[in-house]
Amino acid sequence: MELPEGFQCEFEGLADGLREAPSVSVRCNLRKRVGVPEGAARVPWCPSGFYLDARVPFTFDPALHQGLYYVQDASSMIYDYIVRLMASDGLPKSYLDACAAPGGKTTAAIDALPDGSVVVANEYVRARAEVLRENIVKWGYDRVYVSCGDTRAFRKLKEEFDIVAADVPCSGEGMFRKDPEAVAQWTPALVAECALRQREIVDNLWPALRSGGCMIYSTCTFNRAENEDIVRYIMDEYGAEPVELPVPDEWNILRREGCMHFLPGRVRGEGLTVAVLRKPGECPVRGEKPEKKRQEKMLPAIASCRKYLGRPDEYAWAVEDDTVLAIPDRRMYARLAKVLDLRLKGIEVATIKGRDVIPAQSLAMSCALADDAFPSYEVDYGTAVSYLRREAVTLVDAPQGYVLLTYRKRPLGFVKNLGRRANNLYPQSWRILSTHTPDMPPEVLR
Ligand SMILES: C[S@@+](CC[C@H](N)C(=O)[O-])C[C@H]1O[C@@H](n2cnc3c(N)ncnc32)[C@H](O)[C@@H]1O
Repeated sequence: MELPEGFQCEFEGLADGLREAPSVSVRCNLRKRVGVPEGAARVPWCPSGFYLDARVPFTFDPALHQGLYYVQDASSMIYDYIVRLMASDGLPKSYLDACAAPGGKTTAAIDALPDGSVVVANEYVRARAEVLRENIVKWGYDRVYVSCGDTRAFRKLKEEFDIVAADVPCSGEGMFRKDPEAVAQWTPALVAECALRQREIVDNLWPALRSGGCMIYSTCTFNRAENEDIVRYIMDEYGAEPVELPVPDEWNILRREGCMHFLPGRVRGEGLTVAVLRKPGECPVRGEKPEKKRQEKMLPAIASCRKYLGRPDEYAWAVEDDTVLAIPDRRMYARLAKVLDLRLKGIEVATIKGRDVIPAQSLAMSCALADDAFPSYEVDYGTAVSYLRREAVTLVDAPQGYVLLTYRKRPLGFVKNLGRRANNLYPQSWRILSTHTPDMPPEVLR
């Protein structure tokens, strides 16, 4: 790989590291109680992350579509470590990931946050917000909002979040060895342009961070202008205090002026730079009155859907655009709905079509789905892949009506069983497009 003209390696050995082959790693879904396979080489800073010997055709692994693991570069898994440290008091947190698509760092944070935490995952680019939504739904945590829009909107959500993650768009030097486009697009002018945008994003997000709370700032680039200089800017402009995290020497992470650098060649992962900054002041005691139990309009569709969730009283229930929603944290929802374009509000439980209440894929994927809410039917590998392609499936000796298909005893999605055939309810836009089916599943989790 040729490095771009004008690119200066600021770190010894980095140019050689960028010529090495990238590693392949995945992170297990802890909220779905998935463990790392025995004998796998673990990512040092993330107990649920492990390395694979080579890339596999992940698309053909039902476990990926069931949200049981996420394919993620090992360096990015440091979010698990950072968020875990910040949430070590065990109290639920409000967490904003402002540049979230496709969702790798959001899903890592979700697993590291205490139960009851509320997460807002925002993405600026529309098409990417759809992918983010899909990945968040598959991950199955019930207390996530997905929004799409400019970070300016967060200026209006003053002091709302305990933790704000800004994994900002950058010049992508850390992607050079994985993505030839990153090499082709890199210029010194791009670095300057990104640095300006990064300041703007930080300016937009800082008001939304609660006093005493922390911002995680990260880029997948190495240069000072987009890292140390931005960290210095946040300290000078907002009086932020850099937080030095305890990091064992053997992780080989390089520290420089408030930033932690993951450098290919030194660590087994891609290029990433990350800093944590604390907003001065104490967290104000929230003067909130305890949430009053409101009398919700108990529409028949809501009444029939409540039993699908293990703890239905934890949500505000609503019907919007014929979708039955179980919305987490009513107070937060009221604030978010005023300023954000929300694409996901907790769990989409079902859609109403005439007199039919059709269970949604978001319900199938949710960790909050009640056991025995639906009759289930175990399918083999070939049928699971057909289902994920949205082909018709045939069930033998299954009850008529809505049935939850499972693969290896984990939810895959719903069908409506009509007897001779079953209507496939898998979302059209999520379907696997390839017509090829390997004989065997790629065994990532075994
Ligand atoms: C580094 S990527 C985020 C990766 C993500 N956090 C993950 O780990 O999966 C940065 C994201 O910022 C988005 N973005 C682009 N322009 C932006 C802007 N002006 N403001 C905020 N985000 C922007 C990009 O579309 C991209 O999804």
